[in-house]
Amino acid sequence: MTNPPTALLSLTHVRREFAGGRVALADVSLSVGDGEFVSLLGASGCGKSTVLRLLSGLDVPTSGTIARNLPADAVPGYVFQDAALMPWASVRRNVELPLMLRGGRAAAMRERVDSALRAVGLADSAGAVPRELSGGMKMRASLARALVTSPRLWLLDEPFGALDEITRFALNQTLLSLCQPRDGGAPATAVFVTHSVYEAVFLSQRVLVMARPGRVVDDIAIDVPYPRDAGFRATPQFAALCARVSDALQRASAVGAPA
Ligand SMILES: Nc1ncnc2c1ncn2[C@@H]1O[C@H](COP(=O)(O)OP(=O)(O)OP(=O)(O)O)[C@@H](O)[C@H]1O
Repeated sequence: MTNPPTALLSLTHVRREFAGGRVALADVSLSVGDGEFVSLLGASGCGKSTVLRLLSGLDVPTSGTIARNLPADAVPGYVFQDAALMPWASVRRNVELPLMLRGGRAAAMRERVDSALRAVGLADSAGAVPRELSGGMKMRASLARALVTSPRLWLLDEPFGALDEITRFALNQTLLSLCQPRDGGAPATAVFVTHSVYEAVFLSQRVLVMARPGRVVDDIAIDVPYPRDAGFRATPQFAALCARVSDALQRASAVGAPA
């Protein structure tokens, strides 16, 4: 048996209550190991996005503790369902933005943007503006904008939820390759929110199933080595894991569901 990876992030008995007493997270404890790919799966309103915001440092818990084993200035690569590109700016300018904000050198910036665009398959669209791109291409640009800072931690909130299945499969594959070790370094860590059982199983090493009000009710290991490709989706092992996760999701969704 292999040792669990060192925890990069952890939440211990975290509660997040909003004004008016709305409980987004009742009691969440979880940890994400360095280099792990973990998905959060659960019915709408069970607190998945709230967990991501807490992990990013954009929000603070009402009670409980959060530990981040990251340098204080480490910025996560945050990717949302809405690609949130600047509509007037080219793909290149959009992807360059995080580097501009950090005051990078022009030549070095160009190199990093070119490399990020190549990694997501958008090298030929650098001069296009967002209205000229398909939904999948916009999401590729959004991934490149996060990738350009070489994030050690990716926080992804249903990034592919609005895409058709073929595009989603292609982007799943791209995302896995982006998280793989670069230049002999360590793999990136990813926390991925999704409503799709198939996507969670395909991408993750662990699927955390959440129930309302905000808590983790299952922690399912997807013990299949990377790299994974389309062939994995066609295996009996994939089907069995999807059935297991789907069953856990159904049980979790039945708890705390509105009458
Ligand atoms: N800023 C806020 N103020 C008040 N309530 C909030 C706020 N943010 C989230 N909530 C509530 O907290 C609960 C959890 O929300 P959250 O967005 O984390 O759920 P989710 O699992 O990501 O949902 P979905 O799958 O629909 O995106 C919901 O009931 C939501 O209405």
